[in-house]
Amino acid sequence: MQKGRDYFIKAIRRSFSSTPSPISQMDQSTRYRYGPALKWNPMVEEYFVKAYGADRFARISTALTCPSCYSCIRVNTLKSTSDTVIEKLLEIFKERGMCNVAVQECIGSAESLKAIKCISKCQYPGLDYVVFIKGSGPHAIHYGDNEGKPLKEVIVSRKCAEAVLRGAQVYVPGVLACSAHVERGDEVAVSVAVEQAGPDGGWGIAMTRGSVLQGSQADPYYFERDGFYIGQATAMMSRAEMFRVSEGVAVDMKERVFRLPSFYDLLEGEIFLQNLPSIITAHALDPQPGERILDMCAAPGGKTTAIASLMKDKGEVVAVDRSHNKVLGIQKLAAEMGLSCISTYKLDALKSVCRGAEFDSLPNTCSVENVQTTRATDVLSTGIDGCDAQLLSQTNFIDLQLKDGQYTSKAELRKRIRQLKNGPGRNHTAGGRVEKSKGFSPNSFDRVLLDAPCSALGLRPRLFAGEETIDSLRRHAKYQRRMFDQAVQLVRPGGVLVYSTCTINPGENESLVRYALDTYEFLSLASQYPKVGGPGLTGSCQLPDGFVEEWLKPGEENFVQRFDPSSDLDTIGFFIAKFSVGLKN
Ligand SMILES: C[S@@+](CC[C@H](N)C(=O)[O-])C[C@H]1O[C@@H](n2cnc3c(N)ncnc32)[C@H](O)[C@@H]1O
Repeated sequence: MQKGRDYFIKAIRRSFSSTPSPISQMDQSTRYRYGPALKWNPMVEEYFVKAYGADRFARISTALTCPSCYSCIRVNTLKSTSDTVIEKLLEIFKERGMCNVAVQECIGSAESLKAIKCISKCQYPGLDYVVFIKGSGPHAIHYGDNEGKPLKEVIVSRKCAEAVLRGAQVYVPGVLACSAHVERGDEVAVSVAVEQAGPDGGWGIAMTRGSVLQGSQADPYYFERDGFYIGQATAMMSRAEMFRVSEGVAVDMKERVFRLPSFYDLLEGEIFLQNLPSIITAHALDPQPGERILDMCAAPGGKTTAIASLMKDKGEVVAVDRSHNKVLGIQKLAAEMGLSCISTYKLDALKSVCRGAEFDSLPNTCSVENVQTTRATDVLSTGIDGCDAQLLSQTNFIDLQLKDGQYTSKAELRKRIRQLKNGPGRNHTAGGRVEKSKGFSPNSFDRVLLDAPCSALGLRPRLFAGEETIDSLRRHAKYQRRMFDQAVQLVRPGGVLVYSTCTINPGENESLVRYALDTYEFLSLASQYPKVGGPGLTGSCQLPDGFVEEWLKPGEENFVQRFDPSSDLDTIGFFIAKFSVGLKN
């Protein structure tokens, strides 16, 4: 494994060491810029170019590399109101001196109207629990010239950079490389290492964590980082510390290419940072207090908690996910938001339907009837379960017996140990109980949300897209159909099924709707999606005329597009379809 990696690193180095240096003459201001070009798998690129046309796809591709120019938060209406949240946010931004945020410019302003423009409630009726915080960018950053010497630099991982572009800080695990002699308080230019094509045709980061940067062309990713500078920061620790400690802010972003506020640790439980289309999805499901709702692929629980809030925490929201840890995450989020109508289960959504005899013969069947539910509010009092510190010193993990008498696999154990090591951060849970479900009776839900696993190609910012292949896109589409087959059986006649997916790929969204219409009968269908009109993976997927009905006022433009002022594109890239289920055969 290590040998293969070394070969990979050497091959990449070799391929660049002989490259003449076009950048050596380059002016510093053009060297440290943001203007990334998204890398695609060539066949996927060709497919999208056919679907959208070359120009339009180029614009989509560029727009994907930028965050939207606002942050969107959902106010937990059980705990607060939009007005209170707006007031509190203005106060916090002022206190924390978040002067690199567009909002800060407004706070100092005598015109309160200007501030209102920067933090505002969604004006659409029924969505006033959504608050927008305006950001800005892209900004040109002056990195300084360090008196003729090379600038000190830090390279971060792509995932880290994508979060930073949306307002996050750079935490220790995100740092990949750093200049020599960086001390706390030093100014550093922050750039991103994105995956590169390796000699075997795969993609990878050919860089060892902890690499020393010299500020020369021999630095790892010197050429590849051109156009990938995301801002200037102050080091919060020395270089040595960055690679020694396991947590903390490594560098504090002072000047960002995109200025959006960080919501880390802010008004926890009172607000939830969530993309607008996700909020709209819960809104489209239109859950009513007292109903029984299923959220089929629920983690991390953003839509689950939105649904529970819309129901005023009355009724039952059943949230399932196939990942144990992710289910714990949903419980934690629900508890944080004070929602008690959410029950969580670990379940493979492809096995969601449990029928009569089969159902009765299963001793541990989890259903509404006989499940020992794990209510979200229980989890706050649950400690680390089935795993104690002794496990960390074990070297032979095979068939290791846990305290609770269950055996665990090596992989599961490693996962738990990793969890212990990383600590219970916002995205980590401290362990807890998760009930397994064996499925649910047909027709047993008033509404079902299928937020299907997808390519996520609609999500931005995105700095790399090369991992998707035509085959992987096809697999998503097939997988989604199988899930839809399950979902549709669980909705009671007269109930509602909402399917949502975050993609620009018509082969995932339009073709699913085509499949659904060809296979099942529905009373009506409302959809909110970008009409691309191109060939899907399974052929053209235009919906029949008259069948698509917007649930907004007829003729109104695409909802998501309307709330995406940073872009003139209608295709980045969320799709929602709402099916009213009729009487079943
Ligand atoms: C698009 S995310 C869902 C996001 C979530 N609905 C929200 O709004 O917070 C897809 C989720 O589906 C889960 N998933 C993937 N395949 C699954 C399966 N076969 N059964 C259950 N969950 C699955 C993944 O673990 C992932 O958490």
